[in-house]
Amino acid sequence: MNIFVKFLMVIMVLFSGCIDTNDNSVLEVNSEQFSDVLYQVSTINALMEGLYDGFIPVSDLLTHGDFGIGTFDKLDGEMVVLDGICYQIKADGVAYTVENVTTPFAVVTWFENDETYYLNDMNISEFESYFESKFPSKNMIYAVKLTGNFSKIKTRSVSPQEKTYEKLADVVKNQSIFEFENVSGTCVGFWIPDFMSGLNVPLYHLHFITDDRTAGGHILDFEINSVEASFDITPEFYVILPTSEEYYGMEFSDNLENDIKIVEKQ
Ligand SMILES: CC(=O)[C@@H](C)O
Repeated sequence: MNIFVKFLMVIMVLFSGCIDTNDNSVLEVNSEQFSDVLYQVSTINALMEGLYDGFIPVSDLLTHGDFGIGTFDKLDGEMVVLDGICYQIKADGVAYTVENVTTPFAVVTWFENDETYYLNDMNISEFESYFESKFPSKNMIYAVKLTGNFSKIKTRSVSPQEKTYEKLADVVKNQSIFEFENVSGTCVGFWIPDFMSGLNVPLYHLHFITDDRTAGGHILDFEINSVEASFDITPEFYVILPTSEEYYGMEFSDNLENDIKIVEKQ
């Protein structure tokens, strides 16, 4: 083997030795930093207008996250996804585990604690402003989880609707209300920046399920006794829009932002 070839081989060995092709620390940091995707089915404005026909199976939804909220085909109850299990809290107030149903609107992610706070003796308004003050930015999406004991929680659920569907602001006028006292469980949901209004519910949108996974609903009010509150910074957003004729032809109303406030807190 001539001297030149040997020289090239030595150079190649030396050069390859200083690049650790297994060094994927940069990729790890990037993938770790941006592994959080908010996966969303449809939009809140479409739901507000009465687009209640499910089109994504819950079994598919659960491949995109282990944590989240939503509703079900025909608006049949409130959804909580926690630890990879989907619960349907129906208008009878009972939580059922489900997979072989579809959803018209849902929001899930793989929940990873970024920051955790231990909170005592707070009402919902005090919690909302305190927790917002801990967010690194108001321009970001956060998954929000509260686990612990609540002196009071007020939730709602809704009954399955028949066509011609009423708008959500009208449906909730007949919602079922559930009042819990001294209850332990988990609040599951999100904090969405204002500029995403229309796509999703701006600011907080939280659902609840009891520790024994038998009851819960869409949170209207609560008083914290003692909880562990965590948020997950979620910088990526993926939405799958309906392809139905109803959605294609939908003309969205102008006053939906006000209606969303009514629906979320009524
Ligand atoms: C998706 C929701 O939270 C409504 C149905 O309460």
